Amino acid sequence: MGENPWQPLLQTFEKLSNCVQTHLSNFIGIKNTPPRSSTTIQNPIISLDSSPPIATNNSSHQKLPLKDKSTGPVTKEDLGRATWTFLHTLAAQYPEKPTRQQKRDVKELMAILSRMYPCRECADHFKEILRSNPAQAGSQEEFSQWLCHVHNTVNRSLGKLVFPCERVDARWGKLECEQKSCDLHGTSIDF
Ligand SMILES: Cc1cc2nc3c(=O)[nH]c(=O)nc-3n(C[C@H](O)[C@H](O)[C@H](O)COP(=O)(O)OP(=O)(O)OC[C@H]3O[C@@H](n4cnc5c(N)ncnc54)[C@H](O)[C@@H]3O)c2cc1C
Repeated sequence: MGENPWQPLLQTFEKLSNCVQTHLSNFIGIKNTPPRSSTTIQNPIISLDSSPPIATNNSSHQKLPLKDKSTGPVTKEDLGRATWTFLHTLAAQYPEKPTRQQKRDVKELMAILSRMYPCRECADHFKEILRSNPAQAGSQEEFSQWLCHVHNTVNRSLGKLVFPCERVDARWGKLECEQKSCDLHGTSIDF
C-alpha cells in the first residue's frame, strides 16, 4: 500500500500542537513532559475534545484551570500566614502538661525554623528574636502566650498592628478533628 496522503499534514499539525502546549506550560508554570509517542498523550493541557479529563497518576498530564492562583509563586506573605497558622494551631493543641520531650521539641522546632525557614531575611530576624526571647513551652498557656509575643515582635518590626494576646485562645483553636483524634499524645520515652 502507498503512504497515507494525509500523513505529512497530520505530522505538521501534531508538531504545532506540541509546540503550543510547551509554550502554554511554560507560561502557566507547569512542567510539560514531552510525550513518548504520539499515541501516549492522555490529558493534554489543551485539547480539541470537550470530554472530561481522564484521571491518571501523572498529575502533570491533568487538565488544570489556566487561572488557578495556586499555581503561582508563593509570596513571603503567603508563607508567613501559613507558618503562623501552623505554629498557633500547634500551640493551641499543645498539652497542659507537656513531657520533657515535647518541651525539647518546641525549642528544636523554633531553632530549626530560624535556620531553615525559606525566607532568609525572616529566618535571620527570627534567630535574633529567639536570642532575646527563648522559647517557653512549660504549658499550653505558656507556649501560646510566648508565640503571641514573638509574633507581635515580628508584627511591630513590619509596622503591623499588635495582636491582643489575651485573645489568642479566641483566635486560634485546636485543629477540627473528630473525637480528639488530632490531639497530641506525649510519650514518657525520651529520644
Ligand atoms: C517566623 C516568621 C518570621 C517572619 N519574619 C518576617 C520578616 O522578617 N519580614 C517579613 O517581611 N515577613 C516576615 N514574616 C511574615 C510576616 O510575619 C507575615 O506572616 C506576613 O507579612 C503576612 O502578614 P499578615 O498581615 O497577613 O498576617 P500574619 O502576621 O501572617 O498573621 C496571620 C494572622 O494571625 C493573627 N495574628 C496576628 N498577630 C498575632 C499574634 N501576635 N498572635 C496570634 N495571632 C496573631 C491575625 O489574625 C492574622 O491575620 C515572618 C513569618 C514568620 C512565620
